[in-house]
Amino acid sequence: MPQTPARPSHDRQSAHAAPDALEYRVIADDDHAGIDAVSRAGARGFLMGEPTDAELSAQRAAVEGRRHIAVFDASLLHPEVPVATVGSWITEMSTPGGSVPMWAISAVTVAPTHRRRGIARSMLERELRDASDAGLAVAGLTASEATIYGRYGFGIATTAVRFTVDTRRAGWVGPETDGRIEFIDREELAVHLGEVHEEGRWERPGDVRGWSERWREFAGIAAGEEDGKHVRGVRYVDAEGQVRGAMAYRVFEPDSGPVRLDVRLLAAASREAEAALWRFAVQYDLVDQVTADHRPVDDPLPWLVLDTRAVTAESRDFEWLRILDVPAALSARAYAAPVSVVLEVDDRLGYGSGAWLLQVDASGSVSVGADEGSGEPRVALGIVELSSLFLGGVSVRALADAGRVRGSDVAIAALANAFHSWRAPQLSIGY
Ligand SMILES: CC(=O)SCCNC(=O)CCNC(=O)[C@H](O)C(C)(C)COP(=O)(O)OP(=O)(O)OC[C@H]1O[C@@H](n2cnc3c(N)ncnc32)[C@H](O)[C@@H]1OP(=O)(O)O
Repeated sequence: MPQTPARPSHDRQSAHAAPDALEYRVIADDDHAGIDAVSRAGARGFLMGEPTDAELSAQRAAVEGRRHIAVFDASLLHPEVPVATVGSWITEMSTPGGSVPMWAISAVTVAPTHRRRGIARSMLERELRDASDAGLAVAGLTASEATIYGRYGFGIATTAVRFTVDTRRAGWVGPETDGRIEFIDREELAVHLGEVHEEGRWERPGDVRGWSERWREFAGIAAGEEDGKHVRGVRYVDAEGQVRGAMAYRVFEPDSGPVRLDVRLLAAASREAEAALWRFAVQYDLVDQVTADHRPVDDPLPWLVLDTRAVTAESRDFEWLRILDVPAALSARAYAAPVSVVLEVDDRLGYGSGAWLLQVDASGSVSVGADEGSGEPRVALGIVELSSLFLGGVSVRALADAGRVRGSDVAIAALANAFHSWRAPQLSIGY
């Protein structure tokens, strides 16, 4: 039997009102009820349950200093609950040989009742406009789906590798280290993860500053962490007594099947610390399998063990970047080789469009500006592709073979040599 509609038809029509009938509001930092409403809408958007008071309070602390935009629909039964959210803040991201201020975008949600009517587009285009007006050269995000953000000019800039190690066959050929590993409690773990991350993140392009609540989540002591007591933590102290590494992990012992140790976060500020923590994990008694996610593509792990086939790796896009100011972004990194090339950039939203002369001399000095008929070799590409290449982890050659970067072989090779980063980019924490 057909169901009687729960609401009159004019309500259904109003649910399809145009985006400009909605109210876009910046929620002030001290508007606790507003921030909580954003958190509630965010939790709903990301398929989570209704947050508890403790979780809301922790979330307020976590997002302090960020900008929140919420979209309201006055025609609803609960007009105080946003139908869409987006958060943003300025952070600093490491680049090959440098760093760049970045407009980080997060918590993009649109209620299922209001999807596919252009709300996300209007929020994202506003974020990019505001970032550009604020003088930011790059915006970044981590994406829930890989098909959403290319249309706004974002390209994949870091790849996250998920390792699974069969510990029974792995063995060890890595270095002996002269520091020590010791257990720490979870409060100490949160502090050490933050400190070691901050020290170590400059080693690789792509990483960003963390925040206290993020470390507490990894350490299992964030509000709402039901299984937090199972999280364990260790730190690596080097021969000089300096803490150079910290690792949060959890062991699962199912009724049947392999006993598994999941590395929640391995933070290291030296290669000895990294190797020692890997060894600790893969040689853990009674554990059959170790997993670790968000590792870089050049992680030493497969080379630390005797049997490389004990390690399987799956990779996935992680950090997406969007260059807004081509000269400022390209000047904020070092290059691996001299190059003189004109980048003809196509940007549908206009920010990066133009012909840009990039010159890097033998001393590494960089100059980027509008090309004024230099006659240097030309390479044509979209802003998505340039943003993907920015951190030096995506192959220029692969993009050229895919028809997404166009130019002579000589120009492509010169660009590839210059852009390559000797450490693969890594974003170790989602944001
Ligand atoms: C950085 C982050 O926060 S990532 C998290 C993103 N959020 C989520 O995944 C939570 C669940 N999903 C949602 O909340 C929403 O579906 C969103 C935010 C992904 C999209 O919101 P909507 O308001 O429906 O998007 P909107 O109507 O503005 O669509 C804009 C464009 O994106 C496309 N699009 C929207 N959602 C998706 C999707 N999930 N996959 C692919 N394309 C999409 C639309 O087709 C449209 O394309 P077009 O303009 O080129 O024709």
